Amino acid sequence: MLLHFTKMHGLGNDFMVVDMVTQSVRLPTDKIRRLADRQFGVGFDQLLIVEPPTDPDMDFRYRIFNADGSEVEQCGNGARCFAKFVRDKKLIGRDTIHVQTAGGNIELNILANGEVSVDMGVPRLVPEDIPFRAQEQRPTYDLRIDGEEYEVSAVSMGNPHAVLQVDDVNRAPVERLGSVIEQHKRFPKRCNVGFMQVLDKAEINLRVFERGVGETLACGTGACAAVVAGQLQGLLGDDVRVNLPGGTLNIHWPGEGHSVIMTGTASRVFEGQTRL
Ligand SMILES: N[C@@H](CCC[C@H](N)C(=O)O)C(=O)O
Repeated sequence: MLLHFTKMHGLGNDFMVVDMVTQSVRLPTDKIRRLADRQFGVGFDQLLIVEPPTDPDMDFRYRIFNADGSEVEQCGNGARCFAKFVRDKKLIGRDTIHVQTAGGNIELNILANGEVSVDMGVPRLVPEDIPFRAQEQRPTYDLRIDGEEYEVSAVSMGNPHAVLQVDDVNRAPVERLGSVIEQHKRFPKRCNVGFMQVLDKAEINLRVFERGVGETLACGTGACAAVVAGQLQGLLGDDVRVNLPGGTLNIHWPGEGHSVIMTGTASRVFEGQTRL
């Protein structure tokens, strides 16, 4: 059968978006992996599925699969693309969209300039909610790797993140350390790993090694997690520009107990169809 899809990206974090409101297909893990392959398939960091909601208060259900086929709880860049997708496909007529995800409900707002602002919900900082193995909640934790201690923050934006501060993102060991921390036993569901360089209270540079993918050009939840981690350490203010390899996101967080608001672009690349 033919599967219709849209290729999209948020700052170079790229997606295959599939409308499962108007078509119905089964996509088992091995098929997702094959579609994700950049040589033999369509190629993407994440597959995004648009489904009817199971919660009557929500407009859609948004499901997310990493390139390795694992289903995950949240995707920030994907959420902005999701908003543009359902609007462009006329699956909804409103600019404010309520979406159910495995990581919690989120609100998407399409702005007059075409950018999308997402209420990503309240970050979870209690270790067992992340999940992260620790006795008590702290702004940073010492993580032991190959006999060395690394200071990391642990934050859930629906999905788990570790954030490390570095002097220069261009020289950070993103691949080497990212792949080890992603699998660290203190993160029982694995994690995304952010390397954050603080420029001043309102601007950071960030690279993210994503769980189930590897380093991507941008990670929306990673940007939110980095700002939360930086603010909890007193390094950042409420509004922060986050420069990622693929572009810039604006993150607003008024502090503990409040939602994180992420604003940025969403781009359509092409429409496609593939035989399954
Ligand atoms: N690219 C994303 C995050 C996608 C999920 C992540 N790899 C995970 O496993 O949690 C974003 O923009 O947030």
